[in-house]
Amino acid sequence: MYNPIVYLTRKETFSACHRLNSTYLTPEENLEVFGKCNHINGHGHNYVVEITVCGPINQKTGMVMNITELKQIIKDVIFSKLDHKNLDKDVEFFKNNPSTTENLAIYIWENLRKSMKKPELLHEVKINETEKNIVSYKGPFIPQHKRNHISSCTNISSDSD
Ligand SMILES: Nc1nc2c(c(=O)[nH]1)N=C([C@H](O)[C@H](O)COP(=O)(O)OP(=O)(O)OP(=O)(O)O)CN2
Ligand SMILES: [Zn+2]
Repeated sequence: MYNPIVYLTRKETFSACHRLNSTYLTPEENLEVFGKCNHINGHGHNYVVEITVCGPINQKTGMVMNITELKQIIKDVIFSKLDHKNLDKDVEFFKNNPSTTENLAIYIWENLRKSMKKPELLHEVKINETEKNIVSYKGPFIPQHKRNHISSCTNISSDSD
């Protein structure tokens, strides 16, 4: 039966400060790699995050996922943990992982999945760190044979798993 796959995106903005610094590098190496972004007192961003879920439409509700539920999860994962925070000092994950936008996307992805009733619906976390620097993450690589052949959503694995 015809059951369309639909992508739904929620866009939010939060503010945080950080300093790019790796515990695996010496101070000299950190300065060389991260340059001005390694400045001891850090700097801030207004991060724009786009969360995309993807899946079939529930025929009774007409929704892939209720936006009200998605908003609550984003509030718990992003706003309460990251907004107006110092990423390096306030978020455990960044104590040993440099607070690059790549790592931020992975952090948000993993924590959204933990909070979702149907984590397989999460399709993409896209972050604009600045207007020019954009990172997107679609989860770990899933081999072709483990993907759902009916769906084009990369993270919905097949029933035969
Ligand atoms: N691979 C990555 N490289 C860099 C990241 C990152 O997250 N991943 N982040 C930074 C800095 O945090 C930084 O704040 C970016 O600043 P900047 O390069 O100044 O930002 P713009 O590109 O928007 O500014 P322009 O000066 O106009 O180029 C650095 N690298
Ligand atoms: Zn920065």
